[in-house]
Amino acid sequence: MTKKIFIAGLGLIGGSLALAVKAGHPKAEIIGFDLNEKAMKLASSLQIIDHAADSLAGAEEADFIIIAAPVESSLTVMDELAGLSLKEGAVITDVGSTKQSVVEKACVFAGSGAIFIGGHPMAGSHKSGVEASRERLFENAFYVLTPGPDVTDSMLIKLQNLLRGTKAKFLRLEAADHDRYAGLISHLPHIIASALVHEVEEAGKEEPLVQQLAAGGFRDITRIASASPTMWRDILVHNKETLLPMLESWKNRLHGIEQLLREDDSEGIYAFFERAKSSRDKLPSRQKGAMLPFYDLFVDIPDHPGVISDVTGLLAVQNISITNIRIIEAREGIMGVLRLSFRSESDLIYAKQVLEEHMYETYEAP
Ligand SMILES: NC(=O)c1ccc[n+]([C@@H]2O[C@H](COP(=O)([O-])OP(=O)(O)OC[C@H]3O[C@@H](n4cnc5c(N)ncnc54)[C@H](O)[C@@H]3O)[C@@H](O)[C@H]2O)c1
Ligand SMILES: O=C(O)C(=O)C[C@]1(C(=O)O)C=C[C@@H](O)C=C1
Repeated sequence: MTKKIFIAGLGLIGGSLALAVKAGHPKAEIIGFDLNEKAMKLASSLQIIDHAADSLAGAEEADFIIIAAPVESSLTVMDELAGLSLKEGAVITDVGSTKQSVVEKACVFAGSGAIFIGGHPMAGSHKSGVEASRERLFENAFYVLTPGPDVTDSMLIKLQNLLRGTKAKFLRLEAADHDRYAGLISHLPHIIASALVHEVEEAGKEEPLVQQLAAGGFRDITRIASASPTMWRDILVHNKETLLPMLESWKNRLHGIEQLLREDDSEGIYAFFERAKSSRDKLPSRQKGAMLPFYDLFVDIPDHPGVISDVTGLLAVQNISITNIRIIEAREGIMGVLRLSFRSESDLIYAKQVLEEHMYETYEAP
């Protein structure tokens, strides 16, 4: 029998999940709903969903319901769904970046015959909207599930089976643990990246050249600041208790480096960077998601015209897609470095082989 999947919220994550679910279950019928009509029309015309629903009531016929809106709106959607006659045994999940308040809200489904399992696919992008959706967005990423005590193993397996097309790695966590971990490796960095952009913007008012000079390092560390302010407002509001002590600890860390500098403690400054480098270098480099969203390959390129089109052309002939490309260093007369990002490890390995066969020197991220 054809399973019906209802997705509320057709943005980057709702759209990407729709594509991944379809890849894993080509016969599934995907029904989409979004408050924003433009998003719904786009999802239909891009064939990301099979049908658009007029309202959340479309969820009444669904076997699975995926809520993919910003966290605050997801809570509203949960309240509204609880007022409908959902199918007996329907599995409801969300994708919110915080889990505690969502899991607490799940009590609205008590006695409804439907079951709620919190979820968070830990991969994404600074882009938002259905047009940025990608079937393979979650490949190899961690997909956290936070089932409550009423969720049986077979219900959990049912949901994991629905989501198998994501090719993600499922990880079961308590909601509070999830929020602490995500606070540290995702939410705090997001605040810092955005604050850094403010810092440079302020300075740029006096010295406009500053922003124009903003290059590699600044762009790398602040890419995420281009993400949706609505989504991030909700994340901060719903992870406030975790984030406040983290911000305090962060201020102390900045104070620590400030002291080292004041005291001209060059050994201490070296140790500060040495410890960071050694820890950063040990991060799993092939792991997608919270830590490293891309498979990166670095290519040494000589400084002569046409070299970039040669590299991209060699890969295009072999049908290898590049998801991102950046010239990291290119000065007249010296070798440059090209950073190529791929969707998957297999693409990266194949690209490396192709380029090395054509005498390019390549190396992977440490
Ligand atoms: N962007 C990421 O990197 C990422 C990664 C993992 C999880 N998440 C989580 O996924 C959720 C969605 O994020 P996104 O990046 O897809 O955002 P998005 O802005 O691309 O899409 C959100 C969509 O939800 C719709 N929406 C809002 N309120 C709604 C409602 N009441 N009913 C129906 N639709 C509604 C919006 O119109 C929009 O189209 C958020 O909770 C976010 O925390 C995001
Ligand atoms: O890669 C990015 O652009 C992201 O910010 C993705 C990211 C993250 O912090 O890793 C952002 C929030 C989501 O909850 C999950 C993933």
